[in-house]
Amino acid sequence: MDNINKPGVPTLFEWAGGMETFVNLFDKFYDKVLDDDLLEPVFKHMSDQHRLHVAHFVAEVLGGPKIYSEQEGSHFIMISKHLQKYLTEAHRKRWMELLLLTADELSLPDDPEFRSAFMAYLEWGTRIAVINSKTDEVTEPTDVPMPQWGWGVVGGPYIP
Ligand code: HEM
Repeated sequence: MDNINKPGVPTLFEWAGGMETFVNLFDKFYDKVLDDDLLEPVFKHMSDQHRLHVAHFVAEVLGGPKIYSEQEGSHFIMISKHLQKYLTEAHRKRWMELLLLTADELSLPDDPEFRSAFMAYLEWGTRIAVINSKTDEVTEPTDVPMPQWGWGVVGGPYIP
């Protein structure tokens, strides 16, 4: 985390609005997922805690508190949840489309810097999920660290 987040610069988590934003985002997002013909069959067996776990996972990656990795799972467990789900590019694209639609509906920050960093993580994470879904074992060690995402090439928050 420290090698990604610079002192005095808000994390992506903070810039987005903190935990309430992520809990709300994934709550509304999974409502849409369950209403979607393509994604509903993929997610119909998810637990009631699924949306909260994903919110905590993404929040932690973006610089938020370590709730997912310390209380709910680990990166290894997250990867293992995707094994043998045989996700397609069509599933991934719809997942992205619905998540970005929800982000707009909830008025997440839409400045170029935030959205570029947020999109970069989502593109990476969803593509990794699709790759992992086509295998039946996790090749990473059980203590593989959580991914960490910062502002990246754009280098900092939007300053008007
Ligand atoms: C950044 C991208 C993603 C992240 C951070 C993520 C995160 C997670 C996490 C944390 C879990 C475990 C939830 C729990 O503990 O209940 C999970 C499970 C799962 N994810 Fe993802 N995921 C991502 C992308 C995707 C995509 C693109 C799909 C499919 C279109 C997908 C399908 C699933 C499925 C099917 C499960 C298991 C659901 C069940 O328990 O029945 N994920 N994901």
